[in-house]
Amino acid sequence: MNAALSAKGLNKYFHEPETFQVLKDVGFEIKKEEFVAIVGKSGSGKSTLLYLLSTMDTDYKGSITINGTTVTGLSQNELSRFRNEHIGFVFQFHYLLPEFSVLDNVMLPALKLGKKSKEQVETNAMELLTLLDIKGHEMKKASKISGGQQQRVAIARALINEPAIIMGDEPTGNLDSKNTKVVFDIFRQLAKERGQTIIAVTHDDEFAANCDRIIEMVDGKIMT
Ligand SMILES: Nc1ncnc2c1ncn2[C@@H]1O[C@H](COP(=O)(O)OP(=O)(O)OP(=O)(O)O)[C@@H](O)[C@H]1O
Repeated sequence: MNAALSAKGLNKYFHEPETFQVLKDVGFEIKKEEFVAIVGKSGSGKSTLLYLLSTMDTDYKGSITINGTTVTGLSQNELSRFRNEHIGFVFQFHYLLPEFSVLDNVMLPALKLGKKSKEQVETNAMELLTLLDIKGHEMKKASKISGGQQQRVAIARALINEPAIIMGDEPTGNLDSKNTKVVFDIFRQLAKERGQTIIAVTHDDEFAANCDRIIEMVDGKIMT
């Protein structure tokens, strides 16, 4: 089994203000360690697709298998645990807890999962902060570091449970070109050295062009 993620026959409708089909028979496979960009015009369905793939939206037809587990049909509790263990999220706006320290923000998902001792989690968090070049800022409040640093903290937080897949919705959308390159290089390194699979929705053509593969959406369909 080589696929990190497999989507089959995904169809999704929105019913407000009137019924329309936002995803039309979307299917593809993403291999382990692949770094994939999802691109397409505004309104083509990229974020909707990512919500399905990330198991946050369960209202669709079709099936999604991640790391050998078919997540379609799992209960909300099962999905919540699955997400915490297998998927790391990086968004355009990082959603760090501003009043908490950088270190606490990174440690939280692992403490929630409860698989490792607090000491072990702290050691792992510090390793990630070192990898992402934020060491020295760990005791600062998350609101007191720069935007590029905050995005790197968000990546550290996404990595703390060693997810097999990292999903990003415009992960560099809020960054200047220098920090975009930093984040891109981190993703590239994670795929190559840690065997993690990266799926990122992006409007950044250069970012997409440097990924292993581009999945293009047009009007709710995948272009092949
Ligand atoms: N909750 C919702 N209810 C109804 N329609 C929605 C809802 N969410 C999104 N849509 C519509 O579905 C279509 C696809 O939206 P989506 O956010 O997936 O596009 P996108 O490709 O990510 O766009 P962008 O690049 O602008 O973020 C759009 O026409 C949007 O207006």
